[in-house]
Amino acid sequence: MLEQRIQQHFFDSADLKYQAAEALTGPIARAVDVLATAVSNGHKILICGNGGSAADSQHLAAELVGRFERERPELAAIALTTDTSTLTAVANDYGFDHVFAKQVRALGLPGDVLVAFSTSGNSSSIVEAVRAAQAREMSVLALTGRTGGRVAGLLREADVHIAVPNDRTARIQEVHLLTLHCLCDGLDWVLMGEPESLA
Ligand SMILES: O=C(CO)[C@@H](O)[C@H](O)[C@H](O)[C@H](O)COP(=O)(O)O
Ligand SMILES: [Zn+2]
Repeated sequence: MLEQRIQQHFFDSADLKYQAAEALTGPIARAVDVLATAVSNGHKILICGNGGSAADSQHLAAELVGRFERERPELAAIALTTDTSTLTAVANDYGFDHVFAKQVRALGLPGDVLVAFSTSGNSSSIVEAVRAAQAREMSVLALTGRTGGRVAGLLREADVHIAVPNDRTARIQEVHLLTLHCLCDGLDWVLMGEPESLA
């Protein structure tokens, strides 16, 4: 029955969020620390992902450049998913695997952060972006699912892996959305302190 399927989505999503709270609190707190250190030292945040994760990349950039829930100074964040001229030129001339990596090499500087969303961890465009960021001496925050796939194998000590413990792309993306809001809230808290209404 359709109604049952719909309810099951809500229950499965809610169950996973409870499980993920346990597994992801530590890595998300580390990711906030990496982001706060970078922006406090004048560095910027580059963000990439494919499909639904491209939307997540833009969502995060919007809340860092604009605002999340509180007023604060603008933070330097760029989604690498939005410039169709660059994306089509690079995909056409070099292949889709390079669409983010070339932008990372063009814009990334040591101390900047790459936030990479990939539910499988196996998308070549994301793997190449992570390699490019590491070659630029940037930190990498990888938001994946499952085991983290090929991306997990590339991460170093200073990088952060937020791996949602589930196999289903949609469920993983739902936790990625919650995670990006935790990152925004955590950054606001670290940079600005307790909100007045809660102080
Ligand atoms: O949003 C969805 C599925 O919910 C799709 O658009 C999905 O993002 C695309 O299939 C992506 O290409 C998947 O890539 P990845 O997460 O494995 O890196
Ligand atoms: Zn989707």
